[in-house]
Amino acid sequence: MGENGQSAAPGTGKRRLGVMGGTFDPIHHGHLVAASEVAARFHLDEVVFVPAGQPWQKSHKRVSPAEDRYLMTVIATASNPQFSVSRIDIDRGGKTYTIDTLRELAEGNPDTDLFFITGADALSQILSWRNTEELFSLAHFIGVTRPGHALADPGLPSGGVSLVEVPALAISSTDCRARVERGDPVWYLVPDGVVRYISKRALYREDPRA
Ligand SMILES: Nc1ncnc2c1ncn2[C@@H]1O[C@H](COP(=O)(O)OP(=O)(O)OP(=O)(O)O)[C@@H](O)[C@H]1O
Ligand SMILES: O=C(O)c1ccc[n+]([C@@H]2O[C@H](COP(=O)([O-])O)[C@@H](O)[C@H]2O)c1
Repeated sequence: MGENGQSAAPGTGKRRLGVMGGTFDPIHHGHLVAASEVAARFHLDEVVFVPAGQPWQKSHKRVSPAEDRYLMTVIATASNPQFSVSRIDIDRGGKTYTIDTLRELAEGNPDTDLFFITGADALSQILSWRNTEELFSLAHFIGVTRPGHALADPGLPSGGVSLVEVPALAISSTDCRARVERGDPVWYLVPDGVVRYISKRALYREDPRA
């Protein structure tokens, strides 16, 4: 692996699996573009999206049911043969720690290099995550640019992180939820099927009957 974490010769050696963890409440095009760009740049064979079960650092916020977030992630990724979705963080139960995600993925995927994809905001918090020492030994971390956030190595072990510029999409799940609540459109911020799912399930409405 080169100093960027990119392989010198794609198609040789171990399988390369990208891991895109998130709350995905809802999944939006910022997530999808980041995963697609990293997949291309790092010659990944696949990117697995892993919706968090209980995002413990968001416990002060209202988070939609895991099944809704999981189904929106499936809908959003279904058309891309390189993308898949894993239920592991949801089915494990309890608070979600990436150390558990990566241990489980490493165990279930022998002969595979793992690449964990995070936005600049999440990367800046990474030293507050559980068990960081082992975390960085299980995967190569890829921090991607995100409008409004500075992208920097927060102090990972040498060679543990690559910083990558991706097309800038100033989209956040927080803004998508606020838009739905106000009655503003989320078309083209999230995939069409996700717009329809939000409407069908009356997600993000103050009063679901309104
Ligand atoms: N527009 C974006 N561009 C690049 N990366 C992003 C973008 N939006 C989210 N990410 C990254 O995707 C991962 C999952 O994000 P998450 O599901 O928390 O979405 P979010 O938009 O940050 O949600 P919220 O607004 O509710 O905090 C995180 O690593 C985050 O930094
Ligand atoms: O492992 C941890 O302690 C930890 C703390 C906060 C966030 N994470 C993971 O980081 C990813 C993005 O989280 P979030 O909260 O920004 O959606 C998601 O996969 C989370 O499970 C992980």
